[in-house]
Amino acid sequence: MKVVIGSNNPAKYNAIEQALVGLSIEASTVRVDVDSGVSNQPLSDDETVRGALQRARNALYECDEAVFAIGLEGGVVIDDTATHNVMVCNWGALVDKEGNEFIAGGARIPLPEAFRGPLSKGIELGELMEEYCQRKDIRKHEGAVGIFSGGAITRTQMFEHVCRLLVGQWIHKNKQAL
Ligand SMILES: O=P(O)(O)OP(=O)(O)OP(=O)(O)OC[C@H]1O[C@@H](n2cnc3c(O)ncnc32)[C@H](O)[C@@H]1O
Ligand SMILES: [Mg+2]
Repeated sequence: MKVVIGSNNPAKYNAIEQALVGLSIEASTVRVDVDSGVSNQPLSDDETVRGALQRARNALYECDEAVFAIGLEGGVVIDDTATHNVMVCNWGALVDKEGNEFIAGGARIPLPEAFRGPLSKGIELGELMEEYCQRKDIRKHEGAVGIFSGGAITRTQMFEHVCRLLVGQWIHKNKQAL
């Protein structure tokens, strides 16, 4: 079967491909760069979920033969009332050709307090991570999760977990239909 992935970021498509292998789903994947329909840097759980869903819907639209599409989106949550008020958040969505939609959330981890000002002014986390690490393309490799967990959980591993939750829900739904 065919599965379409709504990103060309290796940290995302590797996660999806590894989750499919891990769940023994034989699928060929297609990667498409699609619009998330939200800002480049989502600033709430809700905006991040909407970005993931929109990526999945747009990706499915791009590929007629696909059984389902997966969209993954990274965001930031800034909550001035919370004890730890700057967090990276991660969401995924799976949309199938029958029109079923599933979402799943990933791990979150606090970001440095110093990131709050620039994020609130519209600077993207990807850019702040490059500056923090003095290295390009953190978002395509270990990600903020990987950096601030000392490499214990990479962005790919975190998104793989999200994808297992998405595909698992799709399997559960299809079993019920049998
Ligand atoms: O090519 P796409 O699929 O868009 O991948 P992306 O890395 O830009 O990922 P998102 O659009 O989902 O993330 C929104 C923004 O948050 C940043 N971001 C989110 N999670 C991150 C992480 O773990 N490490 C670094 N940047 C991250 C990312 O660079 C973007 O600026
Ligand atoms: Mg992006």
